[in-house]
Amino acid sequence: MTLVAGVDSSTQSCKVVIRDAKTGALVRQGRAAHPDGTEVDPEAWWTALQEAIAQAGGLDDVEAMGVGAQQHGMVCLDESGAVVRDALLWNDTRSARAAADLVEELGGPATWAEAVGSVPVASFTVTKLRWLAEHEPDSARRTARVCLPHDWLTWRLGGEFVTDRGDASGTGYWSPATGEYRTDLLRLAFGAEPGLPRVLGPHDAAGGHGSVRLAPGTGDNMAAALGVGAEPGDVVVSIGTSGTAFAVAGSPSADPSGAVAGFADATGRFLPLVATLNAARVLSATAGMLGVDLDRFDRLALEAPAGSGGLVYVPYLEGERTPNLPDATGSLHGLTLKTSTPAHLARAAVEGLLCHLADAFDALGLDPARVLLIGGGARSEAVRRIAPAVFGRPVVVPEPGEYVADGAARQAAWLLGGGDEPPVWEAGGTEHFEADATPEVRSRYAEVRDGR
Ligand SMILES: Nc1ncnc2c1ncn2[C@@H]1O[C@H](COP(=O)(O)OP(=O)(O)O)[C@@H](O)[C@H]1O
Ligand SMILES: O=C(CO)[C@@H](O)[C@H](O)COP(=O)(O)O
Repeated sequence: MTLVAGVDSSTQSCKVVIRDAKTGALVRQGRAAHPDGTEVDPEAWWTALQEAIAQAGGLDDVEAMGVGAQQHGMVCLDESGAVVRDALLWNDTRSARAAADLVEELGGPATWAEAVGSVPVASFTVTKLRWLAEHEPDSARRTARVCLPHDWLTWRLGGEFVTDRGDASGTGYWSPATGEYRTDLLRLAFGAEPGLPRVLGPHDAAGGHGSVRLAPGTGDNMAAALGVGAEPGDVVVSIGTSGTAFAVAGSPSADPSGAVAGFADATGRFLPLVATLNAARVLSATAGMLGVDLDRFDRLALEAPAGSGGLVYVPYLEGERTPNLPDATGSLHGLTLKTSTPAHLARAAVEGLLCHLADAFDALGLDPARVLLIGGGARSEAVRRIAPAVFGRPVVVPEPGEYVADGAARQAAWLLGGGDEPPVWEAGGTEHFEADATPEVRSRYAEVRDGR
């Protein structure tokens, strides 16, 4: 059996899967936690990767590996390759002012969307570089090269300074439409042009780690699309640390409203995507407030009536990115003696999160044949059962798994097998959830969200 490994170096943890390159069957897996926070020493990702690989039984019998990782994070390296400062992650909002300035300086949102497919908000690397130039000029001066989390891990593993189309499309200085860097935008933001990783094609080799051949890797959402086998006609809603709604597309997109990021995918196509800062942690934070575990939280949420008796939870706990409200906070509206129960609060949190994700889904402007629900939050029974009511359409939940790591493993199998398309792997089981639509839950949420 030929084995391939896939990595998901995400916000909260690192996961490694080892799969049969031919069938995709899972052979073994491991995971390790990442530190909390929105700035992280990349060395912590390296340590977690080693731990997750060891837990997955090592790489001695593995032929190829791909690395998927959280998008956008700014990793600055000096002349010697040492990290200049902690990486600023996608969910760090300190560069919100820089984002607004850059949008104005280039001539407005439509100009950015036209240039790089997306209108930069604080998540995008280009805005973090502007922040660095303005606030930490010494670090900026020492920055000889800049890359993303998956690029950095691939470089540490194999020594090649490379990236892929998918992750490059989240920088704000690479155009999915032309497949070229926009170093003029890098210079606009940073006042200099640090070295950038070479952009590989979807199944190009990225060097090797000992005898393990390295695939190009990609951003976690692009890897998830590959891992779950998303096809045109599907919308994937992922409830991880971030919430995302995305679709595979045959042509690049450019949304001047900024809601839809016009990313590239990991197969040579495109991945229009709406991302939120708040997702699965809304559930764990509320469970924490209630002093219950996630299972008990689910049961509580399912005890309360649809609409939570009028209690509305706007889940902007970390500020928000879509809508672009970096300084927003969460709120609860509609507390009465009747709604002041753990069950009402739990249900309101689930409904608030799902309304928020339904807004993201709507922004894509698609009427898909299938809506696939993935990510850690999709393990919640309450989320699975309430999602079709709030979305107003059935949802398909693939069996719980590590779809980002799976996509990275499938990319590694593609590297070994070659060809124009990734290998076809046996699909796992799915569960289908249907429910009567509850449009009144969305309209009440919209009233509170908009302060009406
Ligand atoms: N049964 C569950 N109910 C609610 N949330 C869950 C459940 N299982 C896992 N999670 C949450 O999912 C998140 C991790 O999801 P994951 O997709 O792995 O995120 P990431 O890729 O961003 O690290 C954590 O916040 C965790 O609390
Ligand atoms: O910023 C985005 C997408 O644009 C996020 O989706 C990050 O890629 C983080 O992903 P998770 O750690 O939540 O999986």
